[in-house]
Amino acid sequence: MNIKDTDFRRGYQLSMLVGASGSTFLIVFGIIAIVNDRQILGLTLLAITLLVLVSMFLMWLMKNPSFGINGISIAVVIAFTYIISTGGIDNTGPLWCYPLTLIMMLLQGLRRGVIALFVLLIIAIVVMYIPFVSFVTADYPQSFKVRFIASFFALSIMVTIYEFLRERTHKRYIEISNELEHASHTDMLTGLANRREMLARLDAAYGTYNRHGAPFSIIMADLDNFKRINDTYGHVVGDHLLIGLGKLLSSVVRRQDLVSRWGGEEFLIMLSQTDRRQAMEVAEKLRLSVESAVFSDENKYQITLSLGVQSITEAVNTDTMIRDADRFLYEAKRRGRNRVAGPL
Ligand SMILES: Nc1nc2c(ncn2[C@@H]2O[C@H](COP(=O)(O)OP(=O)(O)OP(=O)(O)O)[C@@H](O)[C@H]2O)c(=O)[nH]1
Repeated sequence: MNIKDTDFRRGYQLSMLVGASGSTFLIVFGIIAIVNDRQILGLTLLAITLLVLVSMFLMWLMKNPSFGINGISIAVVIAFTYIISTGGIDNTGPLWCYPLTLIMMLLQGLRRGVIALFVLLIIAIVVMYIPFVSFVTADYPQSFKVRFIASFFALSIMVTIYEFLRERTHKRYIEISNELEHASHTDMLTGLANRREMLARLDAAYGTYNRHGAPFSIIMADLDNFKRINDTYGHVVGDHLLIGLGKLLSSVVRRQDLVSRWGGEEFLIMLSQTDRRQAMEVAEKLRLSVESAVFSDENKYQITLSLGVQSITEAVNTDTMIRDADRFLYEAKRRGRNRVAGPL
């Protein structure tokens, strides 16, 4: 999961919800104001509604939430400035500044939200305390002004704390979901793809094969006499050998191939764009690399692999291909281990 994608979706949905509910409110209050002979208030509210609707339309048209977020934020600043300058009805207008604070922080997020709330606070101070601002018609008592600025400031701090915690939780949620995503298709011990990931990749390759005829092959590889290594040196050494073997196999195949840990000491390798003959060659190359490799900690260990090969061109589907590769693997074991078996 990508934080940019979730922010994009959040911005889009938030703008739609805030825009739709906000413009419904504004239309109702605008019409009520006009009916009650407050033409200027009514028309101003309807003009702000128009700005909100246009920014939502542009957001939808351009598939860009910034249009919604910034358009509605500008509408909030205009509405905020207008209602505290005029006082609204009987000087009750400033009450609407509280929900606007919340909307601003929701839309802009923490960093830009703090700046936006600071701008709103400055507007409130200028409108209430600088007497020569010409468009200010409201006349608030001194005690109201002090309490309004103080309560607005307190609310801004609460909203900032809320947004800080929300963003932190959101980031953690994205991290955890990415970790889970990664763990769900990775083998914990070797860091290779796990069986689930391999099955998904085989399915995808099979789809491409059916559409474009690009062949692919698999190699089922199994460590020889691994039980003996475990029994002699212990499971920790066995684990280190599995990790080292995974690295070695990955270094031999190409980047577009996939090495997975299929189970215990079994590895399944998918070779894309590879036919039966080429796959047999790769399997032999893997066998030789493992045979000649020396794995070491305090001691030195040498291991061998038995490998079964199958190509999709020789199988009915991916299930039978895996079954065939397994069958060839056991044929290689039966014939004495440290060898490759596959379709001739
Ligand atoms: N250390 C370690 N051992 C594992 C792991 N998974 C499976 N094994 C061991 O792999 C061994 C597999 O034993 P067997 O199935 O008898 O196969 P083998 O001894 O390799 O013999 P062949 O396959 O016939 O050559 C067992 O001892 C398992 O405990 C693992 O994650 N770590």
